[in-house]
Amino acid sequence: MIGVLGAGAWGTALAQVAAADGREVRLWARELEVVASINEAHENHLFLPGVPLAPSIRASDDLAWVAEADPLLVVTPSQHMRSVLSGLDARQRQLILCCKGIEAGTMQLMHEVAHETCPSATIAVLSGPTFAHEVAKGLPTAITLACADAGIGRKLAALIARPAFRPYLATDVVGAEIGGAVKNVLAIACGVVEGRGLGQNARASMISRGFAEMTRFGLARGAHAETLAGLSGLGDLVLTCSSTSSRNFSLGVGLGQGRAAADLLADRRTVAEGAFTAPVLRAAAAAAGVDMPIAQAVCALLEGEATAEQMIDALLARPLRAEW
Ligand SMILES: NC(=O)c1ccc[n+]([C@@H]2O[C@H](COP(=O)([O-])OP(=O)(O)OC[C@H]3O[C@@H](n4cnc5c(N)ncnc54)[C@H](O)[C@@H]3O)[C@@H](O)[C@H]2O)c1
Ligand SMILES: O=P(O)(O)OC[C@H](O)CO
Repeated sequence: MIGVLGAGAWGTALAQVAAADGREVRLWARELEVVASINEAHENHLFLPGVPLAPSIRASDDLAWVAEADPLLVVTPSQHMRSVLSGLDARQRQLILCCKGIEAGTMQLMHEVAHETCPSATIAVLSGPTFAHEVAKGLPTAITLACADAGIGRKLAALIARPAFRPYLATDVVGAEIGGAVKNVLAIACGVVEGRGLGQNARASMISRGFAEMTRFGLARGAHAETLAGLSGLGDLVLTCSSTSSRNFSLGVGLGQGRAAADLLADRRTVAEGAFTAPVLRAAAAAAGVDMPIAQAVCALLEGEATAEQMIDALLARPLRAEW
């Protein structure tokens, strides 16, 4: 039996993947309306409308009941993962972390937060170019499954692999997490390019120079270059920087059109992780002595320290330098 903690779009899509072979899946939802919607209508009206869900997915707001399952896919927003995992009992279990971010305050990656809250758990990370609505419809998707213990990684990959859902193995947990967290911030920058109508050349440049930043930061934190160039890094960067299906890219489009971050973020029920990661990333990059001008510029824009026009002008005015 597989458990899923978090019934947003991605948790629901992953529950659907896990249930594709008729397996029982327990899904923890925070909202009672989501529990009712999934159990009664076999649909998540709030976070993944229009996708019929397998009847073997059963939802509950009872964390302990869902946590009887093993492994547990952890699919909360990054900033709430600690509080949700803190509610688990101390038994030994396998956690597959699926959220993409860095914790504010501690500057910890998700596996570091999970190690603190669930010291006896085995930890893996699942991350890659995966829009939830496509995965839920069964469209072909490849993803990185990273686990420091390659043997456990292989077993988990076999458990969640489906004909159209293909995990690739890695042991570099840090690299898989940094790719997923940093790409969200860079997607906001690409959205700004779109929102200001700056063209495809500018967007491709933003992706390439953003990837250089992701690589510099990742290497400084111990990630492997190959992981950053893989599905969870470059792959997800390209996806998220190219489509209004991305919440982060769409947030950037709004910012590029001159709207204020506070207005764009107010009252939204879905999560644009890049808005929370940007300030932590700026601080973490400074602490690691890594130059991340695009991430810094996104942060300045979100915090109202610069307009979108000033952000782009400042990036274009940087001194000429070697590409690598
Ligand atoms: N949506 C995608 O396509 C996708 C794909 C891959 C990874 N992710 C990642 O998955 C994670 C979850 O995103 P999502 O898209 O499933 O969510 P979502 O935006 O669809 O829904 C928001 C989620 O946040 C939860 N939430 C709100 N306040 C909370 C709190 N105080 N404590 C715990 N949970 C709270 C809600 O219950 C809901 O599950 C994020 O880190 C995201 O980056 C999303
Ligand atoms: O909608 P976004 O920007 O959170 O992106 C969703 C996924 O992370 C894409 O892989």
